[in-house]
Amino acid sequence: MATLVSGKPGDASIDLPHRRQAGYEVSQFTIATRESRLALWQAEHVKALLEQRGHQVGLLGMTTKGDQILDRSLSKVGGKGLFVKELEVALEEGRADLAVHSLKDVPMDLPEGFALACVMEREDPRDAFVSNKYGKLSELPQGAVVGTSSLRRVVLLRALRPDLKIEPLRGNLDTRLRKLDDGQYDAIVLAAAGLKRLGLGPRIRDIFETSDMLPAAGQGALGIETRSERPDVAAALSELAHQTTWLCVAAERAVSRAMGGSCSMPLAAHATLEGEYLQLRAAWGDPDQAGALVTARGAEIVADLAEAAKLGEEVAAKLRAGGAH
Ligand SMILES: NCc1[nH]cc(CCC(=O)O)c1CC(=O)O
Repeated sequence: MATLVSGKPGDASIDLPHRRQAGYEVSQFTIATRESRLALWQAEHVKALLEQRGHQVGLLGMTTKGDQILDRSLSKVGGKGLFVKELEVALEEGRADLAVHSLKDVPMDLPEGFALACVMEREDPRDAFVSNKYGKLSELPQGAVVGTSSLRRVVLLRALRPDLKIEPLRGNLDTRLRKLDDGQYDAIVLAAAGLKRLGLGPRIRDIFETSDMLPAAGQGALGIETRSERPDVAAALSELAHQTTWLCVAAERAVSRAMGGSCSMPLAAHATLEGEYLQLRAAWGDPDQAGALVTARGAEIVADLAEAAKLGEEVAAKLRAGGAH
């Protein structure tokens, strides 16, 4: 028996009861996912990682309200939480066991009974400049039209280039790129992570330094949500977690939470681990006052998620002291 249970996960010759005895809990999971190309890529990515560990994994694709509402700015119709609600219903009804999200789109506080069970290693957290005519922001002529619907990108772009005409841009990545290709914009700004995941890296003409365009809390990281009463799922997911990313996003999300919790605020928060120190920078811009940016930073040696969140709260307090509201 001992030789059997020490086999590699995924080895079909090992039957499940032996693995359970050895602490090798192998299960069958269903992942609830949106059906955009990016969401499916992310769900397939997690599926493959779980399968490598011997689990059997299926996908449950669904269209969310956020996917259906393409004509209005999301911040006006209820925020990005619209992307996660239907997936949570599937978890609640037991039709799925986990939901994979872009962490940037996950509300700061999950509804009662749900937990963020895993944060995975972050892709490039930066924003990308995409254009068919210009190589970078500084090459854009006076008054050029730039597409984005993110309030954060609007206030940061205004601070860099007050002359630009910023126009709304909604839809999934393919839709946004098509609108650029149709000639509606001189350039658009998108998260580098999404483009790279979909093999669209060649569309990126320039990547903004975080000092110019501070990323959104959680940008580039994947978060996995489960029902809180599913320690079996959490245990299987613990192997996919990336501790440094988790510490960073805990600090970033704490800034957001302390500033009101909505993910459609004109707020940026970005943390990195520099040696022993968790370095956190945040920026807040008044959407009604062109160019008015409040920035704050902090650094601490943190031992756990709670200490990372405390750093986030301190930086949020500095933002507020500087006039952010
Ligand atoms: N709000 C949309 C969204 N949510 C997650 C990503 C992809 C990048 C990521 O994982 O942060 C994007 C696209 C974008 O902002 O350009």
